[in-house]
Amino acid sequence: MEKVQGEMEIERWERSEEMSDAEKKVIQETWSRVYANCEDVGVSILIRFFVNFPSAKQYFSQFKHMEDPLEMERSLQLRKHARRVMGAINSVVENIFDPEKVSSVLALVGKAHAVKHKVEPVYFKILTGVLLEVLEEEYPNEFTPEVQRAWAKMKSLICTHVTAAYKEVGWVQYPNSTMNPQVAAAVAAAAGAAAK
Ligand code: HEM
Repeated sequence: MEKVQGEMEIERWERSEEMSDAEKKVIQETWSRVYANCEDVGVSILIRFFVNFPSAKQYFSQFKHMEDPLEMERSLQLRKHARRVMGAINSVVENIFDPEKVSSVLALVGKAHAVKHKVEPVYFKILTGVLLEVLEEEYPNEFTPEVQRAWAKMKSLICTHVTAAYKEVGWVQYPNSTMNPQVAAAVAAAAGAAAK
């Protein structure tokens, strides 16, 4: 049977490349610089995410109708999620040499977003893409091509584990025809960004 777009997306995420020990060290070193500025960086990432992919706001009761980035910046719900995203990534980075711990942190995140928040998993791919984009811009000296390659693997690792958790709880990937049009548009935009 022909595969639908969503299934192909998931398969691509699953082919995450192994990270070498040297790359894991690179991730820990660069992240320590970023995490020193955790609040500001986290808020910048989320604002860029919600401005460029407004349909992602649908899951957040308190700012789903906000359009002004300055107003978003003041939203307590946005700031709280920024802290949580950065905190969860920090746990992954701290435990990067312990694959079981990495799996359990990301499985918890994935399951909560599937079951409790009902977030379409494609948004994880989009958000981690925005994360890399912002880090490369904010830390141009640190994010050399070699560092960027290590972070691309980190993005893939996050998406692979989150997707696996979605599968485990029986998340159904809708074919495009029945997909919420906002989500279908986000999928198309993400596919365009990935092809660049
Ligand atoms: C790497 C990506 C992400 C990480 C690490 C992350 C982490 C978290 C954590 C730790 C929580 C709190 C725990 C919980 O409620 O179970 C949370 C809550 C939440 N997340 Fe995420 N998240 C990520 C991506 C996303 C995305 C892409 C969306 C939607 C587009 C989203 C929507 C939400 C919502 C709606 C909540 C509840 C907010 C609230 O109660 O105020 N998250 N996230």
